[in-house]
This record gives sequence, structure tokens and C-alpha cells, in this order.
Amino acid sequence: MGLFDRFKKKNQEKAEDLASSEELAKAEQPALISEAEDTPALDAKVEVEEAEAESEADAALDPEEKSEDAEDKSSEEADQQAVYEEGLTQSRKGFADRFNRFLANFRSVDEDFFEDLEDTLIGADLGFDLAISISNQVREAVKLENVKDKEAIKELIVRLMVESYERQGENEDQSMHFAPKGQPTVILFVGVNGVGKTTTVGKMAQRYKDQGKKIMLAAADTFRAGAVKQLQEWGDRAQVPVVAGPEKADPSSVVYQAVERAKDEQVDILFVDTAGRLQNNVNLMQELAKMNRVIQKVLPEAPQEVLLVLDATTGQNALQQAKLFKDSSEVTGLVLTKMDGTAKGGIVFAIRDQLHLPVKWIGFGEKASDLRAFSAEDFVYGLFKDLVKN
Ligand SMILES: Nc1nc2c(ncn2[C@@H]2O[C@H](COP(=O)(O)OP(=O)(O)OP(=O)(O)O)[C@@H](O)[C@H]2O)c(=O)[nH]1
Repeated sequence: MGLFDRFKKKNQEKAEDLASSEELAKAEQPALISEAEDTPALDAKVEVEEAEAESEADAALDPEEKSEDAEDKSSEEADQQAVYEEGLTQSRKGFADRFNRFLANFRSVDEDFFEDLEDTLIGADLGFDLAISISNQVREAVKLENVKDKEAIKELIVRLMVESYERQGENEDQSMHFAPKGQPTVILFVGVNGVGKTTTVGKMAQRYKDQGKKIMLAAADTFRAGAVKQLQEWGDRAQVPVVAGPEKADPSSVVYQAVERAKDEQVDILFVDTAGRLQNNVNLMQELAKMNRVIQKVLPEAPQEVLLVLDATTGQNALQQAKLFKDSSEVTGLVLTKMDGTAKGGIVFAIRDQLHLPVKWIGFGEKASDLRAFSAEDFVYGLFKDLVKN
């Protein structure tokens, strides 16, 4: 089943769950009011209670079906979905407002319609190329499928966006890569200043520490005075060591020390926070290349990941930064931060369309638990759940 069909199915299931819990609440309410009398409403409540008791008894009789593992997994999934839904609130509203405004003017599918559609998609941060491509596909589909009413048009546009996302990432590897057991994995974080590198290093350190890994951090952002201190605070919080040099030290020398130490102390993962001056700064790219050489002197197979951190609130500008970094360093994946602070979730589609790099992580806030592995399903659901009717 494709991503869009899975989204539709989930949307439908959620709507049914909501309807049945509303029905249950309705059945309970009149019963409470007329508790003293032996009314049909009370009977309804008793029936519901009996049904609940029965299903509880069933569950107790069938322990295999309700194993603890399955419960843990489903509560983890529910938690993850809730974080996505909450973190995408602004983007979801932004998309819905934009689409509703666009469709409010809808009379017929004519040239004005396509112009408005393109503006709407560009406004949602899908980027020019993808907006035109979706608009052309809508043109074809409208002809072929004879789509006329507003709801069907809305659904068609969402379907085309989701399908284009899926198509672009056919061979994409979203998983994290690690060194063979017994050797440290090195993960380098790159990106311009202020995008959230240090914060992401801190969050990820906490996450892998909680999974029982031995973690070390390297403060190679020696450019900004506060960056080392900020990383040390995350290190203290997660109780993991931070390797730092003196102020304005050569970042590569800090990295060298850290890699040697990580190897000696049999660390599982070394996270390296780097400085992010302007993207057109040739020195920055040279510095990243130097760091790579220094790491490979000690660990020839490292770094296993070079994660480019992008700030979702900067929209198309993030895309331009990503192109520059991609051209001059071996980026293996993206971290999209501050997704909670944008009303234009379309940047994820633009990145997929233009870069062919996997988004591996997504940040929904400043707390350690706000960083999540990227899930296309949870993302699509969080973004479009209110837009497509069942
Ligand atoms: N709302 C929100 N804020 C975030 C997120 N990630 C990071 N931030 C905030 O963004 C600001 C910049 O984050 P940093 O981690 O310092 O950015 P940096 O890339 O290391 O910056 P430099 O050290 O200057 O290169 C901080 O105030 C963070 O708390 C996120 O997912 N959501």
C-alpha cells in the first residue's frame, strides 16, 4: 500500500475511533443524569460496562494477544505520533488556511485556478519546481478523472504531493550507520550558525546514552565563544564527557584529541559539533575537509555519518545552504530542526525533490525528547490529517 493510501486508512481509523468514543460518552451521559430511575439510558450504560468487562476478561484470557512487548511498542508509536501531531500544529494550520483561502475563490478549473494553486504551493515552501510540477499533474488528473468539487481537488493535490515525495526517495537509506562492534562511530554535525547543531548533538547524545551506549562529545565549534559552554551543559545533563580545547583553538586539533580518546576509552559514539560560519566561506569547507582527514588518520572508516542540520523556519534558504554543503562535503543525511516554529511544512517536500538526501531526524522543540527519527508516515499524517475528509 502506498504512503497516501496508508495515510487515508489511518485518517479513517482515527475518525472512526473518535466517533465511537463520542458515542460512548453520549451513552454514558444521560445514564449519569437519570441514575436514580431505571431508564433505558441506564440500561445502555450497563450494557457498555458489561461489554467493557467482557473485553477485559477476553484480554486476560488471551495473554499472547496483549503481550507486554506489543503494548510497549504501541505506546511508543502513540507517543511518537503525538509528538509529530503537536510539533506540526503550526504547519498543519498553515496548510489548511492556505488551501481554504485558495479554494474559497474556486469557481472552475481555469488558468486563474492554476496560477492560484502555484502561488499556494510556493507559499507553503514547496519550491518553484515542485509547485509547477504538481500544478501540471493536477491539470492532467483533472482532465482524466474529471475532478470538479472542492474536496476532491484538495484530496488530489495532497495525494500528488505525497506521491511525489514517495517517488523521489525510492532508494533512500534513512537509517543511521554505525561502525562495527568494538570501534567508535563518529558522527559529524555541519550546518550554518544558529540552525541548532549544538542542541541536536545534545539531544542525540541523551537519546543514545539512554539506549545504553557509551557516548563522548567533541566541541569543535571553537569559533563561537558560547558554543563550548552550551555543549558542556548538554554533556553534564546527559552525563557524558565533552572534549574541548582552549578558546579559538584549531577545531581539527580538538577533533583529533577527541577521536584518539574515543578510541582509547572504547566509546560507542563520538558526536562532533562543528562551527557554522557563512556557507560561502571557502575556509569552512576546507576546515570540514581537514577534520575528515584528521578523523581518518585514527579511524580510517569514519565518520560514519555527516549530518547537515537545517533550520526549517528559513524555508528555501535552508535548501540553498543544503545544496552548497552537499556539493562540498560528504553529507549522509539531514536533520531538520525547529519544525515546531514554521507554518510551512512544505520544506520537507522541496528538500526531497531537490536534494535526494534523506531527512534522518526532525526537531520539534528544545527538549531532548523533541528530537525524533524522521517518519514519513507520521509526518504526512501530522501535516494533512485535517485537510482530507474521510
Ligand atoms: N523551537 C525549537 N528551537 C530549537 C530547535 N533546535 C534548536 N533550537 C534552538 O535554536 C537556537 C540555536 O541552536 P544552537 O544549537 O545553538 O545552534 P548552532 O547551530 O549550534 O549554532 P552555532 O553554534 O552558532 O553554529 C537555540 O536557541 C536552540 O534552543 C527545535 O527543534 N525547535
